[in-house]
Amino acid sequence: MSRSQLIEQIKRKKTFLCIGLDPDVEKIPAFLRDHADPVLEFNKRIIDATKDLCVAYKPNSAFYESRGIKGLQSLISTYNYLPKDCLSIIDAKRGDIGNTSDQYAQAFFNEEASGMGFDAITVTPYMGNDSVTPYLKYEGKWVIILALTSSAGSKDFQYLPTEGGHLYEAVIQKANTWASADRLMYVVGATKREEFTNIRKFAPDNFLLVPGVGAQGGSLEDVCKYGMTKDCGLLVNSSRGIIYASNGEDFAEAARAEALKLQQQMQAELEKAEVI
Ligand SMILES: O=c1ccn([C@@H]2O[C@H](COP(=O)(O)O)[C@@H](O)[C@H]2O)c(=O)[nH]1
Repeated sequence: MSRSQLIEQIKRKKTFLCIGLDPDVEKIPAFLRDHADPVLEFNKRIIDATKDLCVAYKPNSAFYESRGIKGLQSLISTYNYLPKDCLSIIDAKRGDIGNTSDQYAQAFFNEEASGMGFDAITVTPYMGNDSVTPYLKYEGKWVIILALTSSAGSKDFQYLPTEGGHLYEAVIQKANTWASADRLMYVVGATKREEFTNIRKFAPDNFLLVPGVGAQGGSLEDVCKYGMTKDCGLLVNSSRGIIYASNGEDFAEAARAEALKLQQQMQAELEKAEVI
């Protein structure tokens, strides 16, 4: 999905919600456990209940890889079930030397080879240019670079002082030389609200993937106040706050209700900023 198509979907659906598909088998409702693939069944019902309220889905690969071959099958089947009008993001946070990154890129972008052709992947910038460019060889695919994460541990490295700033700012400045805002997004945690104005100085046009609202306590209002652009420029993710809204038979309706609350707040923010 291109940048203009993404913006079109945001305006059409009046939302910039990304739903995180992080299915922990210990937490999914017990009544689904008789299905051949309970995780897939869980994801399908969440997707069916929310697809008009979001513009992106983000399976986190850890929740699938942890289950070995069965998890990989759930991930491929979930990928195949994702609606075509939503951006598909694999949250894999990969980063390695060039020839290894080539293999990761093939795993998540080359549908013919692996069964998965996600639109976007999260990548760690720590190993630099040659670890990121293999993903950019895939025309039309997005690379989402970890810039300032929502985690408390972001202080350990991301705020280290550099000449004239902090490491996370240097990451954005350097990565901007690798690709344009049509191909590059940055992860910025919703818990870092005081940094959004500053980040917009370095990344005025890039979409920001923003995890950390809901379960991690970040404020959607603040993210919009300091981070929204004329094209919206935000994909705000919620995972546990939506998918585990209930663990009963009504889990999909409860997920829809939580997603609807966020969509309505997002619509108000889009109107306030005159994006729509
Ligand atoms: O800085 C980051 C980067 C990625 N994540 C991921 O986003 C979701 C958040 O889940 P919630 O349940 O809404 O807290 C999850 O997949 C994380 O691995 C992040 O939280 N922070």
